[in-house]
Amino acid sequence: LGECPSGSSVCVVALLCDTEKQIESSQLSGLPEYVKIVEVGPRDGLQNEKVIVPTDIKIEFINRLSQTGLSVIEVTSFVSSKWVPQMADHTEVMKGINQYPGVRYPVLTPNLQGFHRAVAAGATEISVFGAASESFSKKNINCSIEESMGKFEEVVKSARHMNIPIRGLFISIVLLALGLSQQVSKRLYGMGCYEVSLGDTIGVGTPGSMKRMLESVMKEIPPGALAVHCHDTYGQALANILTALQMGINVVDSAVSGLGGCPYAKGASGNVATEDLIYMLNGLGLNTGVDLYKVMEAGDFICKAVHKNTNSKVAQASFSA
Ligand SMILES: CC(C)(COP(=O)([O-])OP(=O)([O-])OC[C@H]1O[C@@H](n2cnc3c(N)ncnc32)[C@H](O)[C@@H]1OP(=O)([O-])[O-])[C@@H](O)C(=O)NCCC(=O)NCCSC(=O)C[C@@](C)(O)CC(=O)[O-]
Repeated sequence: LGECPSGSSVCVVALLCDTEKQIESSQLSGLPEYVKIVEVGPRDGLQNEKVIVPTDIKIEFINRLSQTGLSVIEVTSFVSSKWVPQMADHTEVMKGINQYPGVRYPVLTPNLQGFHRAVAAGATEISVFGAASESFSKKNINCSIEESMGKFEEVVKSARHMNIPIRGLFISIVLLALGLSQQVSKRLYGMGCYEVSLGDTIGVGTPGSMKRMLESVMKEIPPGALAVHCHDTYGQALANILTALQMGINVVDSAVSGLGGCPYAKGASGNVATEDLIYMLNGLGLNTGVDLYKVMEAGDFICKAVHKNTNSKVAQASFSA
């Protein structure tokens, strides 16, 4: 609780953060100079919205994001429309966006059917997504972990044959199942995913559990091939990301306005907001190449379109200043 009645401190804080970035970064050790942000708002962000977002709004949203300096934008998922109706327009979205030079547009493909549809729609990068819990795997993609690995192997084989890069998304329900997390991530990396994004899907992790999971996974996968994907259910996402950065990871997934959640993970709230992530990274003097204000504008656009308030603290503070 608590609020400054004058409200004027917001811009001052923003300015201080900018000018003192070098000082702050020198106070924390082990941080990378550059952090790549993978924007997952159009896919992870919108898949959980109750009202179906019109296709033209999605396309406009992605086109706006493409002009912010982001280099990777997860566009949609080629999954069953019966399971995730919000992504039923995957082909129209993929075909409708402007693909800007220097920006990559991965899409989720759980099986060969999804992969072939994605390629036909013009996708040039794909992601497979594996879970570290048998019950969640069944709920999410209707098969066991072992069966899912078989399907991913088929997808990866076809993708590699066509020189299509594959990202592996790892869905964790708690950051505590260390053995399974290590095994599933290792298999995704081993089958040819160039990067494995480690998800704290329901956002229960803390810097302590994040550190333990990363120590375990890094026994099998180098930090340069890992990313983190933190939901903010318990308000720990930025702290968890900072922990990961200090352990040598420099790729972070986030969603503009803190949109998101997995339809099959009960209680999961939104992702860490891209605006809040950029604000922290700017304050640390780390380069992202992304324009915070343009991202806030894209966030404002999609929040108005889906009639909801932003979850980004930075956008809330900036727009109310
Ligand atoms: C995987 C399936 C398709 C299996 O679903 P299934 O029912 O087991 O599939 P099936 O092979 O038995 O086929 C049944 C029907 O689905 C169709 N079908 C089969 N495959 C496809 C496809 N690729 N695209 C479109 N349609 C498909 C197929 O054609 C058939 O159609 P019908 O004959 O009944 O008309 C289903 O379970 C599904 O779509 N699940 C949705 C999973 C999903 O999108 N989850 C959310 C993303 S994961 C996430 O958000 C977490 C993450 C990654 O962000 C990490 C984090 O947050 O931490």
